[in-house]
Order: sequence, then C-alpha cells, then structure tokens
Amino acid sequence: MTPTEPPADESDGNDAADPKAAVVADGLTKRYGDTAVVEDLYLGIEAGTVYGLLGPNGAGKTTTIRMLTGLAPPTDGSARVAGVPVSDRETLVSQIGYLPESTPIRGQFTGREQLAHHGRLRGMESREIDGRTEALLERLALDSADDRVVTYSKGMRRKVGLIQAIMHEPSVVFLDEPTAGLDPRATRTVREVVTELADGGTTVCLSTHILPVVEAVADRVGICHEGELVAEGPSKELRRAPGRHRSNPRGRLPPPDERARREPVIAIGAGQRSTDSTLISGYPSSISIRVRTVQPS
Ligand SMILES: Nc1ncnc2c1ncn2[C@@H]1O[C@H](COP(=O)(O)OP(=O)(O)OP(=O)(O)O)[C@@H](O)[C@H]1O
Repeated sequence: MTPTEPPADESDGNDAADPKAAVVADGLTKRYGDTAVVEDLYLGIEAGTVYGLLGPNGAGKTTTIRMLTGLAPPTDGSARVAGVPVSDRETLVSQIGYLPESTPIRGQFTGREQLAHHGRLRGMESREIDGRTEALLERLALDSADDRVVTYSKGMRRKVGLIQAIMHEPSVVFLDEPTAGLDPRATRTVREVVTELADGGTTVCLSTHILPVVEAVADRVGICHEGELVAEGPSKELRRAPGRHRSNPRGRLPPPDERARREPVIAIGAGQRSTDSTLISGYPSSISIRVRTVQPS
C-alpha cells in the first residue's frame, strides 16, 4: 500500500468528487514489458496548491507526469486532471500546461514565433498571445525573444518551455525538472513564478531531484523511489538531519556506516511514530536520501 492509498472504508476511494481535487490518481501503474516503472500510485492534489514529486534519477517521476498529461497511457489504474480523465487527451490539453524534461524546440522559429505558434495551438487570440508573451518574457528576463531558439542556451530554452506551459493560463501545470540548467537567479525567478501561479489559483505539479526547490515552493511532497510513492506529506514537515550532506563529490561509495551519517534524512510527519525506513540510493547522482515513513502513533 502506498502512503496515500485511501483507507478501505472510505466511500469509493476516489477523490474525483472532491471539488478541491485538481489531480487524482487511482492505482496508476505503468509497465514496460515485465517491469513496473510506476506502480499502484494513489495521489490527490488540491486545487491551487503546489505538489512536488521528489526522487532520484529513474524513480518514475517523468513517467508519472507523462501519464497525468495523457501522453503515456497507464497500464493499469486511472487518473483525472481538472476533472478530465487522462484518457481524453483532446479535452485535457486545453486544461493543462506541460513543461517536459527536454524542452521542445522548433529550430526554425524565433522564441517569440515559437510562443505565438503554441498560443494559436491552444486557441488564444493574437492580442492575448502578444500580451501574455510580453509579460512572461519580461517576468522571466528572457531578452533574446527575436533570436532563433536553436541558438539558445539550455537555460533560455527552459524559460521558453516554461512560458509555453503557462501562457494559455491552464488550470493545472506540470513542470518536469523546471529549474534544470538554470542559474541561481533564474532558479529563484522560476520558484517565484510557481508560487505566483498557485496564489492565482493554478495547481502546479513539479518533479525534481533537488530538495531545496521542493522545500521552497511545494505545499506537499511525494517521494518516489523505484516507481513507488514511498512517502507523502506536507513539505513543511520535511526534516533533514542537521549536519548531514548531500553526496560524495568524488562519486565513490563511502563505507556503509559513514554513508549512513552522510545521507540526509527526510522524515515526513515530524513527531510521529516511525514505522519503517527506506534508503533511497542515488550514488553517485545528485540525490541520496533516507526516507523514514511515519504514521500517527
Ligand atoms: N519508454 C520506456 N521504455 C522502457 N523503460 C522506460 C521507458 N521510459 C522510462 N523507462 C524507465 O522507467 C524508469 C523511470 O523513468 P523516469 O524517466 O520516469 O524516471 P525519473 O524519475 O523521471 O528520472 P529522471 O530524474 O532521470 O528523469 C527508468 O528506469 C526508465 O529507464
């Protein structure tokens, strides 16, 4: 059972009837061949909040987002986003925005042209496209909008992708590693934009393997490990053991006792009884965390 699986005695275990639920996943599973890369995922994201999917490389974050955006059909289970079943991608696209892990680039276009093209695909009027584009280019400090996107740096492409994801003012936005390739200043701006979206009533679901990003913006956090949501709870209850650090810079695995001291501990549900503990190993990648799954005592 995943940490968020509804108790068996709840009416039908489906939050879709809850008007506050913008994203509901009900036993969502994705298998490739015999391998389950996302397994039995139960998730409910309240409208107007920011949800962070945190986990190391290969944990299943992108696959989860691709299922929730209707791009990867689930092998099992179901999900609704903004009240729309993810199987109905045609209806879903008007409700959602999506920043994929690799920013889609139309090499022959300038940044401005790419955004205008996307706006038209989303049914926006020219005046609306122009207004939103100018406002967001300024907000994200992207001043090369008339250069061809093929000449953009990774960070600039990320900004174009983010504008594309939000310019049509969707009710739910999915951001896959939104701060990847951004410098600290741009990272701060993106965090602010995410917070502003939620303040304006937009629901944001973002994936990252960077703990401070989640701590800064997310209302709730789900920790993915090997395709399962191993812990879930309010981000303000994330706890890191003092004095522990992130990773071994040389990428060598230290001895187990030293490893245990070095790895940050995340406990969700502070002050509650710990029931088990799972080591999420990411060596030598950028996240290596021990998760203590807790439940009320
Ligand atoms: N089309 C596919 N066919 C087979 N396996 C796949 C496919 N797509 C993803 N996987 C596998 O599913 C697992 C989860 O991948 P996913 O990209 O969802 O993880 P992630 O948490 O987003 O990782 P990252 O942070 O590196 O992007 C990985 O082991 C990956 O190799």
